[in-house]
Amino acid sequence: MPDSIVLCDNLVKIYKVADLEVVALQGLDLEVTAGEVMAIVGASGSGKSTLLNILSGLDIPSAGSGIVDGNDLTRLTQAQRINYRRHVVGQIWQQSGRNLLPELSAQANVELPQMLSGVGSSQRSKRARELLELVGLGGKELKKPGQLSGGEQQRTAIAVALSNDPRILLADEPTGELDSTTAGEIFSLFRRLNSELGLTIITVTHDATIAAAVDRTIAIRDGRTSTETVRRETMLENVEAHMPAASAVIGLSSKTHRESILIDRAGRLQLPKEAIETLAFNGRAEVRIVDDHVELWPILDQVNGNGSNGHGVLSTMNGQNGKELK
Ligand SMILES: Nc1ncnc2c1ncn2[C@@H]1O[C@H](COP(=O)(O)OP(=O)(O)OP(=O)(O)O)[C@@H](O)[C@H]1O
Repeated sequence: MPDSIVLCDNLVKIYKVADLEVVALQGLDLEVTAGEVMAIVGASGSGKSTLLNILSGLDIPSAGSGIVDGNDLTRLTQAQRINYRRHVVGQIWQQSGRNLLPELSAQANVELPQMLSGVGSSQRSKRARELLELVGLGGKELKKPGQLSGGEQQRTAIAVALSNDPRILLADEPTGELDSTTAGEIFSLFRRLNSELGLTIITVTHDATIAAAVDRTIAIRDGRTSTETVRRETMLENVEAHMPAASAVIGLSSKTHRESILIDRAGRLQLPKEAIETLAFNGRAEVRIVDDHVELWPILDQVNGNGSNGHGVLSTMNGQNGKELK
């Protein structure tokens, strides 16, 4: 993949609680291209926040490797880690109380990370005003978080996260406490920041419709990457149906309908739930190796005689970018 900004290989995170060991990540692989907007989904406890906290430099991997924008996350010194957290990544959380200091105005909140980085007063004040304008909060600089709506608080948090001009924005359930319209507006802001600033955005979300609005979705299961989905037409239709306003601002296009899944070293792959349901795979599949690709066919009962149906084929292609499911 050209110009990858995040490269995690076999990432492991083990938390020790008293005598117990909790394996939060067990060999996770992830590659993110600079300028991508991607979502991480997965059941509660699957390791999403752990991954984000490692990428943000808050947590240190127990094993494996993690390189972000040339920084080796396993080897940063304390001083390098502080510098990394200030200048390479910006982070926002679901709860605005974790993002903003309630006693400070929006302007002062956005100035704070710059102040800690030693930026002079007039320069940081100018940048804070520009950032608040960029996120749509021009005129609300002096409001304190309690005087702003939930969506406005998250916009302020985004401005705070961008204060020191990071290359990557990491967002952990940024819309979890917002209604769907406001959530759509936050994602349209993500899209705008991505296209205007070239910002790479990695967001954890539970919301399937939101996940469909990004370039790529990675599903984590039991601390490992299980499936990977590139934006598809059906998912876009879903967003358009449920969030028409949001999809209009996000500027969704229906051009990409590619889906790729991961194949582990032993050759095991996990089909998307949708494919299993649509093509009625009942626990078994017929595999046909045809020249440069592999076809998977549902095995029907013997009534049809030939053992396969002609309703659709799911094939793994050996294309330019490696194996793809189409
Ligand atoms: N600081 C910690 N100490 C001990 N165990 C932890 C710690 N942080 C996470 N874990 C455990 O690691 C596993 C993964 O947790 P994580 O918070 O990354 O999952 P998640 O996918 O973000 O879940 P959720 O969607 O509920 O936020 C869980 O079993 C969790 O209990």
